[in-house]
Amino acid sequence: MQYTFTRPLKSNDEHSLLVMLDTYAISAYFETPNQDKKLFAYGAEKISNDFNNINGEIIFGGQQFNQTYFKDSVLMNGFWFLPTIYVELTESSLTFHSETINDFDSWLIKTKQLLKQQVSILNTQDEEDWPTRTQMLITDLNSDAEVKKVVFGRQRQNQLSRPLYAANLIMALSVQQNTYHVVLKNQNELFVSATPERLVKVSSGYLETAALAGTINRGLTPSEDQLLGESLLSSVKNRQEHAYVVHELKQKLQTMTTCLDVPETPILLKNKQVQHLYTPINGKLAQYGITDIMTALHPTPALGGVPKALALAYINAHEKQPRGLFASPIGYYTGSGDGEFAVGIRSMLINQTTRIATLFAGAGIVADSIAEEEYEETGLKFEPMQQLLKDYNHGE
Ligand SMILES: C=C(O[C@H]1C=CC=C(C(=O)O)[C@@H]1O)C(=O)O
Repeated sequence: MQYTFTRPLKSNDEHSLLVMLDTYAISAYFETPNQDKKLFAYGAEKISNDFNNINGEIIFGGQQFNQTYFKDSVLMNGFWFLPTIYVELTESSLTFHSETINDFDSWLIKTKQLLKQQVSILNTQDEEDWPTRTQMLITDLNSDAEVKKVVFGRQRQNQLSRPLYAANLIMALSVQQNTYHVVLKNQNELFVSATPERLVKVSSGYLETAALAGTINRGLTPSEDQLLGESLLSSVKNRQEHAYVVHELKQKLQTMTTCLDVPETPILLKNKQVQHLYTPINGKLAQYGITDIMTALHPTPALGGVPKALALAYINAHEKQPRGLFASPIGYYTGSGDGEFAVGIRSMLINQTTRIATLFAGAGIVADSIAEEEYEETGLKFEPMQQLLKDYNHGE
C-alpha cells in the first residue's frame, strides 16, 4: 500500500485500534493463538463473496462452508475484502498500511470512547431433537459401511437485549487461551470465533497445518485433567476420528509439498473448556499459494467427514440450518501467496438488527459414538461463545 510505516507499540494503541473496529461498516480482527500477531483491517476497497474474484496486497474474510445459501446474511455466504487500512501488531511494534491516510497518529486520535452497555440474554433456543437425529446418524453409520464419519452440527440462538460492540467482545475473549480470536464485521453482522483449529498457515513457502479431532472435557484439578487427557489419548473411538483427519491431510498434501512432516502419534491441545487430540503437520511448498491449499483441504474430516462427498450430502440433508462461515476457513491471504486461515468453529454470528446471536458447534460422529455424549460435547463447544456473551458485561 502507498503509506506504510512501523513504530514501537504504545500502551494504549491496542485499545484504540479495537475501538476503531466498530466505527467502520466493514472491519476484521485476527489474533494468533500465541498472540505473536494481531491484525486489524478497516474499510473496504473491494468486496467479493468469492476469493477467486478478489486480489490485492492483503485480503481478509471467510469462505462459506458449502454452496448452501444462508438466509438474511451477506457475511455467511462468503465475504472477502481488500481493506482500506490494515495494522499489524507484534509484541513490541505496530505497522500501519493505508492507501489513503498518511498520518497514522492523527487517524487513531479520532477514536471514540469505548462504549459500555450491559447486555442480557433474553432467551435461548436449542435444537432439542439433536440427540435423536444423532442417534439416527449413528444407526445409519452402522448399517452403511461406505460412510465412516460425519461431523454433525447444531445451532443455538440467543436473543440479546441490545447490539454488541466488536471491541468489547474481543477484550472479553482474552480468557480463551490457546485459540485464535477472529472477528469479521459487515454492516449489521458480526462473526466471532475463538477457534483452536488452524486450517493452514503459509509463510515464505513453508506450510503449517494440523489435524485436530477427538475431544474430552477439562478436569477440575491437574490430576483429573491429566487422567482425562490420558483417556482421550487411549480412546479407540477418538483415535479413529483423529486418524481420518491425519490420513486425508497427508494424502492431499503429499502431492503439493516436499519434506512433509507428519508425526505418528497425536499429542494433546488444551483449551479452557475442552482438550483435543492434535497432530501438527508441516511441509515445504514449491509452487502453490495458500488459497490453493485452502481449496484442497476444506473441509477436512474434522469438519466434514469421510468420505467427503457422502458426509457433505448427509450434512446438507440432515442439519437443520446451513452453516455459513461455521467450520469454514476464516483469515487472510496476501498477494504473494502467504497468509493464515483458522477454521470458524467455537463461533457465533451476531445479527445486530434482530439482536440474535447464533452459536455453532459440531462433533465427529462415527459408528461407535454415543449420541448423549456427543450432545454434551457440543454443549461444551458452545461454551466459549456462551461464556463470551456473559463476560461481555465484565469487559474493560
Ligand atoms: C466441529 C467442531 O470441532 C471439530 C474440531 C475439533 C474436534 C472435533 C471433535 O472431536 O468432534 C471436531 O472435529 C466444533 O467445535 O464445532
